[in-house]
Amino acid sequence: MTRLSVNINKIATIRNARGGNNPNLVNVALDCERFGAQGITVHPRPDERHIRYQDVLDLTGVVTTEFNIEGNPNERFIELVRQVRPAQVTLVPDAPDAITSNAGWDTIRHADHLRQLVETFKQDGIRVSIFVDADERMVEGAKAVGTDRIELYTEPYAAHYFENREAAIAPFVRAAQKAQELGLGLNAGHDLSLDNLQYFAQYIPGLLEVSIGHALICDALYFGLENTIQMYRRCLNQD
Ligand SMILES: CC(=O)[C@@H](O)[C@H](O)COP(=O)(O)O
Ligand SMILES: NCC(=O)COP(=O)(O)O
Repeated sequence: MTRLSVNINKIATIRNARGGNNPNLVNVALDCERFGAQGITVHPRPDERHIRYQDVLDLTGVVTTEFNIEGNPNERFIELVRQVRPAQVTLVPDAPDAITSNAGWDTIRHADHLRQLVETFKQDGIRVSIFVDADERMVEGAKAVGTDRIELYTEPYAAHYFENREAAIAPFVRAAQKAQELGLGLNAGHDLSLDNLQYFAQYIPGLLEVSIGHALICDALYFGLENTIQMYRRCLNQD
């Protein structure tokens, strides 16, 4: 069964807009879990535009489902993750000024760096996931550096879903099959939504977790957070 990890970055965006503490991020994370989220994902970016490093510390020991911290592994990020020791860390190659994540790692070019990071986090007992494009060579490169899982960057799937969903999902099926062949755990995320999630979950083999934030929080403006989380859960459990 594919688990739903709710990314609460955009809750922090709303909170930061007024400089106060409304909505209270910790309370929303706990409510998301109560409403059916099977994980909480945060992505503290260097400019702290939404999730602040302090938020990550505040959520530690409070989140009772899987805590997944995503980000570019600069020194500050590494130190935070080693201090918090979440269930999972997802390594993302974002430039500091990127408006959002826009590519996976080149796991061949950055093999030495990634191998060192994987070793460090696994020594701390943290599961490691590496954010990659749906490219079998990058999946093989991720395996070579010793990661536990990969997370497929699904923006290209979402962008082409309405145009031709069979064609859009094809590279992701191949990448998922490669991950299975190599014994890698499989996560996915970015721009997954109520429109495209069910089809993705239906055809991607071995999908362990999806992390979803932007579309889910937008949907919650219309359907309510509890109802929305249930709607996303239903997209995942169609068997
Ligand atoms: C790695 C990934 O796809 C998500 O963490 C996404 O980058 C969300 O980041 P923003 O909420 O800053 O767009
Ligand atoms: N790893 C993907 C994630 O956490 C959320 O991405 P999005 O749903 O906000 O695009």
